[in-house]
Amino acid sequence: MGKIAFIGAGSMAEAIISGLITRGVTKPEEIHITNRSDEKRLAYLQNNYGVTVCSSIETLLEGAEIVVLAVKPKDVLAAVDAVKAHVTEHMLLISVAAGVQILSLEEILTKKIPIIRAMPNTSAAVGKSATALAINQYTQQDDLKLARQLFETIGSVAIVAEEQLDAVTGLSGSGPAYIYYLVEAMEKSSEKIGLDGETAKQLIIQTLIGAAEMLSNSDKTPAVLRKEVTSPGGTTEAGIKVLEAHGVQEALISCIQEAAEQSKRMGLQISQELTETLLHRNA
Ligand SMILES: NC(=O)C1=CN([C@@H]2O[C@H](COP(=O)(O)OP(=O)(O)OC[C@H]3O[C@@H](n4cnc5c(N)ncnc54)[C@H](O)[C@@H]3O)[C@@H](O)[C@H]2O)C=CC1
Ligand SMILES: O=C(O)[C@@H]1CCC=N1
Repeated sequence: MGKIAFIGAGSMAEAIISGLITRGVTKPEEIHITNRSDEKRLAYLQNNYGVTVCSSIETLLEGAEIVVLAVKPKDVLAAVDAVKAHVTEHMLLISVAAGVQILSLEEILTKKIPIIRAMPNTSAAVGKSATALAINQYTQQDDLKLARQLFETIGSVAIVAEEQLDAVTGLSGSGPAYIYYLVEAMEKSSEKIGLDGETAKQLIIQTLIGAAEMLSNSDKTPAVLRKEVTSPGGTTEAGIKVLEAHGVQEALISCIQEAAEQSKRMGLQISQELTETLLHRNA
């Protein structure tokens, strides 16, 4: 893989970089990166991963095959505005910004270039991201192949219609956080039931890995797998009754729906802000 330029150097950029370098897909120095102003953060990434830190947009983008936009949605307009003069049709722009529509990116860029919206998750750092990709009208098969290759080195890839990306964001983009939330609860409970932290941590992690592998390797549904753990009149049944009394499954469904809605709201807000900014510029 050729030169990859990252605009934004936060959690998601680091997770992707870490995954790419661990898997040896690209030489660390081929990864070029910049952020808004945090030099300490850039120095940390340079020291830990050997990536090339760029202080000028020209150096960042010159000869880049892929440009990854990894800034917060609210910063997309400023970030793309700052680089657009140096973006060419030979580059593939991949945006991981939640909610930000391809149309918004096209309107800021005013160039007919391939754009792929990606929704990975932070498990990219260990090569286990669940990523969904949506393409724009200028994306060729080779561009999609390149993006697929990039994200397959850090996990699995699904190709979806752009409209589905809000749902993907609520489900798997934010998904790791729901699992970590569950683990926080398991850790808190282990104190209450008298297990030491280290032992509990080991048991919890192995339980999660085992359950994930069962889901992945078995033909059984989650409901059947759950039933197999639940002996009549036993411990699991007693525990699940408490979850049901608290409406935990409904709460999780609402949580994912709300996250997907938030992705939609963020996208709409950015597209409205963009329309206003462009109207002002052209006035
Ligand atoms: N953190 C996550 O789990 C996931 C995040 N995303 C998306 O990835 C994007 C980045 O998220 P995080 O890495 O969590 O955010 P973050 O806040 O950790 O990092 C954002 C980075 O962008 C930089 N930045 C801001 N304005 C800039 C500009 N004008 N030019 C250059 N750099 C600029 C900041 O300095 C910072 O390095 C967001 O749009 C988010 O929706 C997508 C999937 C998962
Ligand atoms: O919380 C967020 O907005 C980002 C998008 C998906 C995961 N983190």
